[in-house]
Amino acid sequence: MILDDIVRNTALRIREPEESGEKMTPLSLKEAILSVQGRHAVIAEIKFSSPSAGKIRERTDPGKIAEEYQNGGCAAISVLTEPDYFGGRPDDIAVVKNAVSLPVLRKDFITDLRQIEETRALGADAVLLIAGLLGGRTGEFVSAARRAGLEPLVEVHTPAEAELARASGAELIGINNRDLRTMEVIRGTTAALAGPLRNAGRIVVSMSGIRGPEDIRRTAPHADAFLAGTVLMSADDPKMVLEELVCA
Ligand SMILES: O=C(O)c1ccccc1NCC(=O)[C@H](O)[C@H](O)COP(=O)(O)O
Repeated sequence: MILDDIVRNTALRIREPEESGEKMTPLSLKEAILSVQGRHAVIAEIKFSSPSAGKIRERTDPGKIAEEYQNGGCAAISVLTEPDYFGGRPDDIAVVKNAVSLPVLRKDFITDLRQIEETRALGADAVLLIAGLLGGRTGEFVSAARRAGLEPLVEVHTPAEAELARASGAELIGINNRDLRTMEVIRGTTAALAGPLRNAGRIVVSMSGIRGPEDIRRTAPHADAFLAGTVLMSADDPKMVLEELVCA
């Protein structure tokens, strides 16, 4: 019956998109994190410079970096689009989206609701919202992101910010080990803040300061995923370093 043929062909197309020349629709960021089995879920970040590290890497095609990350087994890609301190460009989102079939998180310093619509228009799947910047408006921005079809990842660094994030309704909460005001990295921040968030059913992403597999192993009891940037962007072989983190 023709319907059986259509269903069979569709199943083949979905299972082997490369052969059919079609790209798989990526999982959501939450699904991508939760679907990782037997290894660590790592969000691999593209940033060419930063206030704490200075210039990290010559600006090159972010699509090529994203391909290396995808080949290294990351769960998703984070893209810094801020130009002045991180060497990013908003258009990097589309370049990365065209290069890989992974969820793409837009990282920038969102304080105006128009940036939510901009993030959607750029083609991102998820958007970083920093509780330390948004304060009592965090919940408003979480709702706006969802209305725009974006997954909010709310970043925190203190107990008060963790409570803001929990109350905002965000399912994904990033615990930044870096104090964004002082640049100090305290790797125990994730362990210190994760408990109440995970008890509340939130998915915790440990961010910043990951230098190698040992940092992953030490934090793994407290986090569902990890976000790493400098250790990958400064490596001669980012794919190899990423594989070490994923398999830590
Ligand atoms: O990375 C910085 O120096 C920085 C300074 C001020 C605000 C934000 C900053 N970084 C954004 C991030 O959260 C990190 O890029 C991300 O967590 C990855 O951190 P790392 O692996 O230590 O590069």
